[in-house]
Amino acid sequence: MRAPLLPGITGPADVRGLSTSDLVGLAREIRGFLVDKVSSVGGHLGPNLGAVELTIAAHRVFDSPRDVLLFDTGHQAYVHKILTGRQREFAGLRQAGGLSGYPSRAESVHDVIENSHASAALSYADGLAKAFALRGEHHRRVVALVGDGALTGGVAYEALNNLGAAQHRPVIVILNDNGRSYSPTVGGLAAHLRGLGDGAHAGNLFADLGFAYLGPVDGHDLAQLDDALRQAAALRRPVVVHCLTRKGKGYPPAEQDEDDCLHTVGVVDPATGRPRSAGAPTWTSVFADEIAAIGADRPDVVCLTAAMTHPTGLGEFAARFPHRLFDVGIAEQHAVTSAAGLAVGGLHPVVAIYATFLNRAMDQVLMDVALHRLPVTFVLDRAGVTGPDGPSHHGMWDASILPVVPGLRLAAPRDCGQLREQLREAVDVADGPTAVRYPKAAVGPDIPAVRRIGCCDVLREDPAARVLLVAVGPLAGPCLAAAAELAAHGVPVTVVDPRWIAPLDPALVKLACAHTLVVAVEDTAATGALGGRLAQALSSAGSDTCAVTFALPPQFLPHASREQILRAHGLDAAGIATTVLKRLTRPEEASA
Ligand SMILES: Cc1ncc(C[n+]2csc(CCOP(=O)(O)OP(=O)(O)O)c2C)c(N)n1
Ligand SMILES: CC(=O)[C@@H](O)[C@H](O)COP(=O)(O)O
Ligand SMILES: [Mg+2]
Repeated sequence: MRAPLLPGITGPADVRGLSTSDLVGLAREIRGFLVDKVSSVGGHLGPNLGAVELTIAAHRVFDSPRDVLLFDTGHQAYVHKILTGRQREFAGLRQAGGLSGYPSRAESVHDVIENSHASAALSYADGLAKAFALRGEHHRRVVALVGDGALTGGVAYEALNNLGAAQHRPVIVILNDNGRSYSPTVGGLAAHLRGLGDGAHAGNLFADLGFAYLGPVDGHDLAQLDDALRQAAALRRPVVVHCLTRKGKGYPPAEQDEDDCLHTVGVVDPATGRPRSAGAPTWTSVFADEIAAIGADRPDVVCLTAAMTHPTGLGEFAARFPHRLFDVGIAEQHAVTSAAGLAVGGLHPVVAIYATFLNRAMDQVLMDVALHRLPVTFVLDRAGVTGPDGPSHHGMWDASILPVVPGLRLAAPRDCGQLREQLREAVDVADGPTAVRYPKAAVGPDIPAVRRIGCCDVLREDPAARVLLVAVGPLAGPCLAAAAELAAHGVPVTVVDPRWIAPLDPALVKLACAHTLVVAVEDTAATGALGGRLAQALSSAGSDTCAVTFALPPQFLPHASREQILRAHGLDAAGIATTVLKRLTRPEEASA
């Protein structure tokens, strides 16, 4: 029985000295390591199992960090981390203070792209190749590992257009073609790749754009990969190495998972790949149920997804109304403007998308939808602090950006009962865009309203209160708990849920004027949040009420659990109560 090789791998050089048979053994050990570690802490399992040999071969042929290895999206960079000296840190994967789930420049000189938004690696490659050329660093090579899903994103084509024309600037594209994003990759590109994979195509998109094309290569055959990558390196021109891989390779629970090949897992039983505990209902599952019901009531409602049908909760809608669900690939910009087309055509499109990924399509929201006052509804899952996926996944920008879009109405439900209600209100709006945002969190109890004024729900009312807490979205619960704590300390507080957070509801401004201190508590970046807009409205109304935003700092927040991050920024009951007390210079100011 041969001694394990993995413990001896402390850097890429250790991989270069191994024989092919040793490498096969190393690949097997890495797969065992991935299943063991990721099943115990959660993370991206299927994608990394599929990228084992690709990553080993890339580190054998190229000399990182002299040569730059770029991982598009970065969710498949665990093997890269294992080979670059970080095996021991996987116990803390995606946890506070632990290893990031994506490349991280703070972790290693071998890491370059930290952004987990897909389809960007080729543009980085274009820029890096130009920089190396201008700096005379002709010995440095640029290698980009790109998935077939990432290649359905528009910015990738912008990069291909530039890279293919630069025959003197060699960039090596390792195309990791496993035929899937989460679900099977869609569109003409997928068909083209399959044709190339079967050798059935006369045409070749990459060759026509100016690339040398090598492939298809068995992406799990180390000898084939070694040979193809060395050929690619020797060509000294842009080249695509088309590698056919299997997502979840070597781990039957992933290989056989029909949903998404265990793309992302929580804590699971390594023997089966199944969750250790039954998941609690989530906001996504409530949306899934309600949008399917809306689909039955409203034949004009259609849904769009950017390669994330199930993660965004459109699975039931897709099953019931297959001709009204459009998966456009990882192509958010196209999704938004295609939705605009659907609206011009007389339908009411619902674009279900993670909040952070809508950032990519802001111009389309502004100019293709809002300028035309089109009835498109954006459903923003993973809004606010998400947690383990780190800074490029926190949905903390939409509530600061969308309020600047003329005519767009933005809702932030406090609980799932309100999610259902506000979603229906949104799809009933026919004269402009709407958006509904909610977190990656388990469902809590519905919070009853004392009364409704305008669009707002008063959740707790004290006639003596001079302090008004404006509880935005799911922070209503912590705000009510904080109000109870403050009342116990002799500070009466009224709590109101604005429900629709943009544009500002006049009833909220009027209620705020009746208080001396207004604190808006928000799960978003403070810049551009509701509190600031409310302060502006109060000032314009000549009110001397003090309105402040209590939200997240406009910073890139590292990964941790959602609860840990919210607590760290004082956005839990204790933190909110403390903030109010600090703002009250004199407690007697707190009551009339
Ligand atoms: C702009 C953007 N949209 C959506 C996602 C969510 N997402 C993460 S990985 C993934 C699928 C990537 O597919 P592919 O590039 O083929 O890589 P694979 O997982 O198959 O290795 C998606 C849609 C993202 N990271 N970025
Ligand atoms: C890499 C990527 O963008 C997705 O895989 C993301 O990690 C999924 O996030 P959730 O686990 O919140 O669905
Ligand atoms: Mg893929």
